[in-house]
Amino acid sequence: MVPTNPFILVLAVAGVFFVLRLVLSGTALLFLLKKLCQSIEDRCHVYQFYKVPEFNQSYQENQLYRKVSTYLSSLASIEDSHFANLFSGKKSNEIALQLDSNQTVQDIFLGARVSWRSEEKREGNNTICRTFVLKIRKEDKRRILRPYLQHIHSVSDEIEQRRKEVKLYTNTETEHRHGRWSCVPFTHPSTLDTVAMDSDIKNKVKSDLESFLKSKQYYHRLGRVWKRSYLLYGPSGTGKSSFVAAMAKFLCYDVYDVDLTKVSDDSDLKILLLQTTIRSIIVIEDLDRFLSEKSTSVSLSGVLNFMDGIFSCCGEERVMVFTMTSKDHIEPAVLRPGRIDVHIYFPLCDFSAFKTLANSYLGLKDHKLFPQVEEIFQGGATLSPAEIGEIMIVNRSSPSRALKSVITALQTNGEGRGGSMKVGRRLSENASVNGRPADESGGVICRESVHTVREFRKLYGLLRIKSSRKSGSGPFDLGSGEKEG
Ligand SMILES: Nc1ncnc2c1ncn2[C@@H]1O[C@H](COP(=O)(O)OP(=O)(O)OP(=O)(O)O)[C@@H](O)[C@H]1O
Ligand SMILES: [Mg+2]
Repeated sequence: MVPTNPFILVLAVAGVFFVLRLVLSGTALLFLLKKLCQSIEDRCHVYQFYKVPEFNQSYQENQLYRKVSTYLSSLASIEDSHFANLFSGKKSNEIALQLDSNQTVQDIFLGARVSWRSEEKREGNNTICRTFVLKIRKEDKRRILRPYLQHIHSVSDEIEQRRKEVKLYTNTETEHRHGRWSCVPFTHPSTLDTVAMDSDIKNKVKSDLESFLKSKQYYHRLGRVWKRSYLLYGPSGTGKSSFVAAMAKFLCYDVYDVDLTKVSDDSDLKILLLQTTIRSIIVIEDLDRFLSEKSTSVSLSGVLNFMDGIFSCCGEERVMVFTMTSKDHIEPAVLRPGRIDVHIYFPLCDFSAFKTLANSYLGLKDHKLFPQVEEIFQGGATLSPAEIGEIMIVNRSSPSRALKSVITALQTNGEGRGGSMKVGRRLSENASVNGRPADESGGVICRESVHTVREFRKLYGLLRIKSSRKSGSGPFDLGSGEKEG
């Protein structure tokens, strides 16, 4: 009930303001109290100061300054400083916070409180010299200084690695400014989330990649080169190339897509590999197809040397990925542990992969036709995710029509299949060409609407191969229990 008497109304409003003021001043009061306690505590300790100037005497950039700046920008406490500058990062939604001059930011490391202050000084020749000053208690210095600086190094390296733009390198016959590699920004849209695959397998691969990233000391202690190799195998159109792209995104590693048909001989392959950089994924797609051809420019031993010996001379922190449609006719020597550490099988679609695709392509989590689709899958019919994806893309305006087309395709298709012709594309075919991203489907480009798999096959000339059940084998074999197509 609002009082009608104006006098009481004014009194009530004044009362509300007074209480508000009290609460706010209480917050301000609390803040001032906290600052006071901190400054009293500071007076009870002896401090040491370390300066990190932006440039050294010969005006070269001090790397540590950049790392400290990256590290401080990542601290949550930087948001508490009175003044911080906001910068937009490389990526559109990225905002970076940077300390303003003469501002301080607190940090805690191994239980010790340290603070950084940013200072700016105008030099004689009018250049501004920026410096970070680290304030650390004398009693903590011996215990934390070195590990703290190492911590700053590793955190800022991780941030910079995540920020960097992933590039795709493809090998050419002629020399380029990157030697025999030409590169484009890597804009393949796949991520680990967009590739429909068994979630346990995906999580196992994710944790395998994460532990690889953190295991430099471990590999060195074993006297092993810090590298990891993966074999992605399965029928055409099951997501192998998409998964390689997703791995590169996850690791923020550049991708070197080796086209063996453009390699003149074994030593040429070695030169190519020597020109790759650390923190990269080196991919050889369709290795089975290459090894099955008798007359190849690169010998089997050249490939084997590439798979293991080469790393000792071209550095480490690399991931090797090979893709194959099937590993049935591959020499065991090629697949032995140490050459291939992890085998990942990419099966044709089952009902759960179908639901993942229906969700990503059609935004469907459930539908009245799902039980019918599940029944058909249980009857043994299947298609590759590429084919199902294509049918869904061309019918995306009507989810029911899309599902009916998938059902028709599965019924028409009947027993299992394995595409003989490539449905998918090489990574480099998916990348942006002259900066223009390839079509978002990445696989096959379909302009006309395709309603049944028969038209689809006619359109792409896909031949049907009966899927044969093969159990996978390998040291760390993911998903090999599946029907191999
Ligand atoms: N498991 C999957 N999840 C999501 N999309 C997929 C999957 N498999 C294939 N696709 C889609 O099908 C297209 C072709 O996939 P991709 O090129 O990765 O197949 P591939 O296994 O490399 O085929 P190929 O063996 O013929 O090279 C891609 O555009 C991708 O979007
Ligand atoms: Mg492929």
